[in-house]
Amino acid sequence: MTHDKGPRDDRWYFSLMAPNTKGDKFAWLDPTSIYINGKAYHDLLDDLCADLDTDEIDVVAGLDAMGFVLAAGIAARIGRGFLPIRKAGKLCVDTDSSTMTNYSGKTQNMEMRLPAFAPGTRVLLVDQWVETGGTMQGAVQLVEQQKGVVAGMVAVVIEDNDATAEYRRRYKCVTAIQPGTEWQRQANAQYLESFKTYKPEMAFPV
Ligand SMILES: O=P(O)(O)OC[C@H]1O[C@H](OP(=O)(O)OP(=O)(O)O)[C@H](O)[C@@H]1O
Ligand SMILES: Nc1ncnc2[nH]cnc12
Repeated sequence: MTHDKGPRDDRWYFSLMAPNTKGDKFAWLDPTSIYINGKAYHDLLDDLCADLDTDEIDVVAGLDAMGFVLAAGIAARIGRGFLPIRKAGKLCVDTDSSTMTNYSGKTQNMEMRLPAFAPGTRVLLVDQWVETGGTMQGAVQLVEQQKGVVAGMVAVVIEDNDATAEYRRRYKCVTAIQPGTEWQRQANAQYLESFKTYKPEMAFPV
């Protein structure tokens, strides 16, 4: 996809991501502070869309819950529909389900409406963050159960580990934090230098 904003290598909005203040039972950081600020949220969406090959995507699937925020934004920008992949027990129609274990060690079921698309449909999987890759695995399974094709994966970051290395080998992965960068190194270490100067006010809408 083309874009008209010139080089997009500063990714200034990463420093708006908030550190965990609640302890081990929660994710180590909160990217949702980016979404509060219009310029940050739209620059993030622009950066993600700039690296997508839209001709290869039939529908954009968002993973419950925060994946919806990015997936719907991307779907609107690239002119595709939005398919929710939900945590179990929410959809009031027939569903397929899969089981996954995420970064918290919790095992959960995920559901997708049945049927959601015709065989061969190319589905872009979008989540907010990929840590262990467990949640993405549940989504891949749901798409493949209905004979869809995973058209790629999108997230703010995909942390580096064996499972995510396999995703990078198999699928086109588009992330705002780019592999091999200092930001990626800090994300893998689950501590950002920007936490030292982070203030919630930095993300306030202006
Ligand atoms: O790669 P994994 O280890 O599976 O972790 C990634 C998942 O964890 C987070 O969601 P979470 O379920 O915490 O919350 P949400 O409902 O707020 O999206 C994140 O948005 C991914 O969906
Ligand atoms: N939102 C998030 N932030 C950081 N690590 C995560 N792991 C899973 N979700 C995460």
